[in-house]
Amino acid sequence: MPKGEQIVCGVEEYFQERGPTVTFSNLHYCVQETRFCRKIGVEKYILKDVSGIMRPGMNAIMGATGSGKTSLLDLIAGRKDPAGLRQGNVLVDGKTVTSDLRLSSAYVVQDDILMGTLTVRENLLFSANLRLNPKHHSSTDKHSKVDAIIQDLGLTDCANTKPRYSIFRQFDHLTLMHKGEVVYAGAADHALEYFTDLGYQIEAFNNPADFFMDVTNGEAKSALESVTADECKNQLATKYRQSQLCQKVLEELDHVYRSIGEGVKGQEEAANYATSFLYQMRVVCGRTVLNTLRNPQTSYAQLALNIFFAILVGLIYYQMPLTLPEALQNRSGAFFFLIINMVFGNLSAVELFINERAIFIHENSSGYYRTSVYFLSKIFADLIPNRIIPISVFSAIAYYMMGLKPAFEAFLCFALNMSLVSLAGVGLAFLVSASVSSFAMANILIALPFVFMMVFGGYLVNLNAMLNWLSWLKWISIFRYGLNAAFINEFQGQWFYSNTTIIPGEVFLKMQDIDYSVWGYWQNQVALLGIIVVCMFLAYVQLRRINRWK
Ligand SMILES: Nc1ncnc2c1ncn2[C@@H]1O[C@H](COP(=O)(O)OP(=O)(O)OP(=O)(O)O)[C@@H](O)[C@H]1O
Repeated sequence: MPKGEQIVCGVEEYFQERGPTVTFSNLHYCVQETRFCRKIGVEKYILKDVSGIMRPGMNAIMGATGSGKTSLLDLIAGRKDPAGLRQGNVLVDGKTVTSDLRLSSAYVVQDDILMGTLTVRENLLFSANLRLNPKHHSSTDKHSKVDAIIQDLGLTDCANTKPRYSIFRQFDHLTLMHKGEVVYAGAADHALEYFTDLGYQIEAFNNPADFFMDVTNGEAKSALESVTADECKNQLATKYRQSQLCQKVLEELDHVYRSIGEGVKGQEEAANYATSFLYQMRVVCGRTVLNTLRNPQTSYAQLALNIFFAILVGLIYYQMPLTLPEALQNRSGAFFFLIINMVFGNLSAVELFINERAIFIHENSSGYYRTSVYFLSKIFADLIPNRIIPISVFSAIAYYMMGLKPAFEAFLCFALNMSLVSLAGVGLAFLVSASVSSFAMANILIALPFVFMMVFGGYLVNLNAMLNWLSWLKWISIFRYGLNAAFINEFQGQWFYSNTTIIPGEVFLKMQDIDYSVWGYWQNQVALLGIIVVCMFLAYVQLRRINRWK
């Protein structure tokens, strides 16, 4: 991590040369219970008066589960909602954390939030490409940095091994936590002496790391106290605060804060990115394409599904005659089937933003890329292989097998209509996908509007005869616009025969109250386009609104 250019006089000498020093002082962080998406109930302090100094080297934080380790790290890394911070602040080398610093540092969380289809090298290179400014770092430079990191970490062999004593010995500094409070912070090799002075005795052959956990868990009792082990453990934070160790840390912090004055208390600057929009687009789209190529099942399944349904509908309605009454009945049935297939066949789009939600939140809040870049790359990577190509294949097979109007323009209009219907369904699915975090919720939310739209599509219910207060639903029905356009495209300009008469297709359109003028046709396509644009825009807004705080 580079040192800042303007280190305030007096603080400069304080911080060591070989890396940054993190100081945090008087941190009080609280959360509120959330029920039914509303924050209610009393505030619960999960960090209480936490202060410390972490210098370059191996700094370890230990404590029982729920003691506040992750919360402290999240707060230092700027991942916790600032609204919960009641008091205190975090400085790196005596300065507030800026986006520059965020870009040149890394926070590796306990959950696995890497792209599974990419190798370790590719994941690291992706991060390097977006977080290192290409003006200052050449491609070779980035590759050698990635090689160096892989070499340095070399963690593959010990990924599944337990916190051993040999690991503990590598710690320079140890922070022990209990119920959101610090119970020890100081040199790791001094910790044993500290707790022995408090009257705790380590058993023979016991590992110090396990011993410290026993102390904080209340499984070890101090020989100096006449109280229970549980009471001993609850007094640990008070004892630490009264210790010389803590007084020394507070004095050092006081020195740092007095040296830098009030100026540093300014809050975070707006997020900055190391790379331009277009550069980010190139890198993120590149990864998305690679991911699609390495995980092509969804695209293959979507194509296979479309070919299967195209052949099925083609066989059911094979070469429909122009003779009545079957000409009318079969065409109505076929179009209804087609539109349903176009809308429901794209339900898989709801997984788009749910699948990678954790990766997106992590990368976006680390300053890798803009939300718009991620949104556009996902949209293109999904729309082209999973929607546009399968729909074009579907339209060509179904149209010619069914023997619809032979004019080529009519086929093009049909294919356009099918694509718009499908994309409108996909747009709604994207909106739901960007709004919720679970598939179960997404399935419920997407099924409801689809069913309503189908009912108010004009085929299952006569729209003129239904209740007035429900009739507005027809204006947002993807089914109605799609069906109307399909009917106009097929019936206009065609003649249908019965035993005795020849009837122009326009008569049927009039009977169904469908406006078959030029605008009458195109208004359906414009409305579908409108639904697509509105849904996509709202999906983007929802993506921006995702809560990035932990
Ligand atoms: N956003 C939040 N909302 C409500 N409670 C929270 C939130 N974040 C943390 N907590 C609570 O704060 C306490 C400390 O949690 P934290 O995850 O920091 O502990 P931890 O020591 O890292 O635990 P573990 O070892 O299991 O990861 C827990 O009781 C946890 O439930």
